[in-house]
Amino acid sequence: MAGKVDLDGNPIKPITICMIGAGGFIGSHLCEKLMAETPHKVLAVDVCNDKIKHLLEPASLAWADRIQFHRINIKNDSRLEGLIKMADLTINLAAICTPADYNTRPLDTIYSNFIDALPVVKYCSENGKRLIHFSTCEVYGKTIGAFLPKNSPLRQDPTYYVLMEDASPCIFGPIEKQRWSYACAKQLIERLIYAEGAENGLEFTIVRPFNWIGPRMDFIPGIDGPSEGVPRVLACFSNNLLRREPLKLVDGGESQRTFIYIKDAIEAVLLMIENPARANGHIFNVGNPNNEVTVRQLAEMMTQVYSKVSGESSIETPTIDVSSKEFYGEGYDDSDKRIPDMTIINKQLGWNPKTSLWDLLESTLTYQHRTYAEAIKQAMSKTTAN
Ligand SMILES: NC(=O)c1ccc[n+]([C@@H]2O[C@H](COP(=O)([O-])OP(=O)(O)OC[C@H]3O[C@@H](n4cnc5c(N)ncnc54)[C@H](O)[C@@H]3O)[C@@H](O)[C@H]2O)c1
Ligand SMILES: O=c1ccn([C@@H]2O[C@H](COP(=O)(O)OP(=O)(O)O[C@H]3OC[C@@H](O)[C@H](O)[C@H]3O)[C@@H](O)[C@H]2O)c(=O)[nH]1
Repeated sequence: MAGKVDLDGNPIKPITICMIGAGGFIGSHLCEKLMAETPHKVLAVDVCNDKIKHLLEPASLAWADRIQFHRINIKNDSRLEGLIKMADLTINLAAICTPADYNTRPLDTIYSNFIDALPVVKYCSENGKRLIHFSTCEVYGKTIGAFLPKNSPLRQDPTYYVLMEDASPCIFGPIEKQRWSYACAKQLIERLIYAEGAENGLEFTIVRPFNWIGPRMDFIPGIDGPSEGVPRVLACFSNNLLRREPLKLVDGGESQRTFIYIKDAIEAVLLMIENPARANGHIFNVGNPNNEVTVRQLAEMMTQVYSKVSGESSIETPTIDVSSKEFYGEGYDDSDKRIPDMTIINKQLGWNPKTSLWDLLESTLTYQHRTYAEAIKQAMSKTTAN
């Protein structure tokens, strides 16, 4: 660790980071990286710490004096400003960010992604502290290409679908499609942060993650989360595979996504943390444009990979189609395609993703099998006995 330099050859000084939402999927991987590979201190803020317990206990851990957990709900806790003042940098990850909530709990979604983030921006701005704020690729909404006729050759032209931070428009559906409550709240907080930078000199970086996936993402319904809960697609499909039931393809699984391995993405965040001069004032897409699949192809690949890592053959009907209304309820809508343009992050931070979709699914599904297969077996045998 000693003598580590930034991208411009300057020594990296140890800093204190106030990480809000540190107990979540991304937060847990970022804390792990910061503890194992850097000298920085983390004030970890969250309402729960299950996913970072292994970093907090026992007290004999090598980094024990560099991480502190603060159980705080940022909606209503006056300790937040003090923690932001103690830190050099604040990273805000806290959010409701599962699509099943956007149309069924739109008020909670808007409050979480806009109103609750406001004091964080304000405290950073007033106290002259740097902010890295987590937004989303959903701010792009739908592609321009989605509005072209189905057989238009222009649909194959990247101008109509590649998503660029400084050029692409944000295209959402009508208000009654409440799916867009999340994207719209994220867009407005981005605009507010950008304006704080322009008018009051706030030093900020905005991150737009494109479907980061890996171990510890969300929960497996009925095991470490509510039985009726609907997590994001990786956990939904993992749950189906573990229970040997068909994977559900919403509206035929035609939507396209690019998936990136969480460990590749965390490398990009660390570069932002340690290279403020290159990261401040920028909005960064963080994704893997080479890992594009339709949701149907994702389901097929996960089925194949799971068979390999579990040693179990796949079931006779591996997928079934369901309507979005049946799966998510009224007001759902979808992004058609998400390819990140990588020019800005490449130029500023020299970062590129490395891991192929097959490889990242292999390590992630190995983790899912090891972590959950036994618990699912027990839960299922209990249900059959009753
Ligand atoms: N994972 C992805 O691919 C992805 C994609 C786009 C955007 N993002 C954004 O990245 C951020 C982190 O996402 P994640 O995947 O780690 O989600 P996550 O749900 O695993 O983590 C969010 C964490 O924030 C905490 N939190 C929420 N509200 C809080 C509050 N009021 N007070 C304190 N803690 C609170 C939650 O308890 C949770 O631990 C979010 O802002 C999300 O919108 C993630
Ligand atoms: O069981 C399932 C779950 C999901 N899906 C589909 O799979 C696709 C991906 O779904 P995800 O749950 O991962 O969520 P999305 O990619 O739509 O949005 C995510 O993107 C970026 C972040 O801001 C959020 O974490 C989330 O909004 C969608 O088209 C969805 O309809 C299924 O077909 N079956």
